Amino acid sequence: MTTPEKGGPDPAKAATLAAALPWLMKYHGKIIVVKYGGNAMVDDTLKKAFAEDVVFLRMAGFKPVVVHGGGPQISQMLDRLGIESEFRGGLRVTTDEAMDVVRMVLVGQVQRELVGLINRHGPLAVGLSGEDGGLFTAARTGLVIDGEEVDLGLVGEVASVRPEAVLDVIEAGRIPVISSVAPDPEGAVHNVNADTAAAALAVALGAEKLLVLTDVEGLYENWPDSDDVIGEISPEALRAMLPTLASGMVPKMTACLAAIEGGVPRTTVVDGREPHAVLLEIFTDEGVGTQVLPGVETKTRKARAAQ
Ligand SMILES: Nc1ncnc2c1ncn2[C@@H]1O[C@H](COP(=O)(O)OP(=O)(O)O)[C@@H](O)[C@H]1O
Ligand SMILES: CC(=O)N[C@@H](CCC(=O)OP(=O)(O)O)C(=O)O
Repeated sequence: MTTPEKGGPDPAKAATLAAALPWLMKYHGKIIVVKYGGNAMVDDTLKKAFAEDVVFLRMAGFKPVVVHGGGPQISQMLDRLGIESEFRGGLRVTTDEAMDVVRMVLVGQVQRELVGLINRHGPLAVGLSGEDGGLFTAARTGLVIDGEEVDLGLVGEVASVRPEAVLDVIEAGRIPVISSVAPDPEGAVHNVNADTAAAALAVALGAEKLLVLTDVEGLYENWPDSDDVIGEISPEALRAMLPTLASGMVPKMTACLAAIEGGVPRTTVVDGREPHAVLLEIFTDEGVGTQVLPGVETKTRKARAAQ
């Protein structure tokens, strides 16, 4: 009998491929929105693996849509220009001057790079922003912290989505790559958190899944203690937990909740520092990251392992 060591067929590889069949059937022809976060996209090897995963999904017959962040890249450019970055409730206070930089970095730099990485595999990716084809309309975010209204400047929520431009790209067999800047009804361009934009788009597209890549294992139960990560949580339990969350996790988990409440059946936050995190999440049965799922009891990874 031939063995893998001798260069013959490898039964383990065949088993891995065969195990993917239920997922191939489940997501065939379905839209999967993948949010690629700025902190998980600072490493070249990870970026290449991410592009491969997205192309893999497309070639497997799924309809991937990428919404990208770029917080660290924006901060770096603002820093170079001597403009200070300030965050409140996980959102960047965005002056008119900073908005020009946000738009330039997201659309002109981060989006272009992702489009280029995907298109190394074929003419697949098409970049869009919330400004293209009237995709998003922004409404200025009104943030209240400790009972006080905070002025975030040109920061927006997604007030409405016209998904036609994205659907056109999908129908052409291509992969939309979307930047989260959007005009308000008067045309003033706003900075929209990319998690917020991804959730609004997933809802409008009727996506089967929202997958959010970040730079931690998932939602930690007792942050800043990173001892145990929540494996699954219901929308109700997540809503109760929101006031205890800090920094970037506030918009992220608020977005996951909005996606689920808007009818997206599955929303998962996964560790984008893991190469091929997208494939691992989609083609495995249990336990990468934090899943928000209606009807589940909150379980941390350790509690699940102890069962
Ligand atoms: N409960 C929590 N679990 C995990 N991370 C948390 C939690 N609370 C706050 N954080 C912080 O949120 C960060 C993720 O948000 P952010 O930096 O905006 O990610 P991204 O760039 O992927 O959008 C983590 O790196 C961590 O510092
Ligand atoms: C309003 C707001 O905070 N916008 C974000 C937009 C980019 C983003 O969301 O990037 P990540 O996904 O990498 O965090 C920002 O300016 O950083």
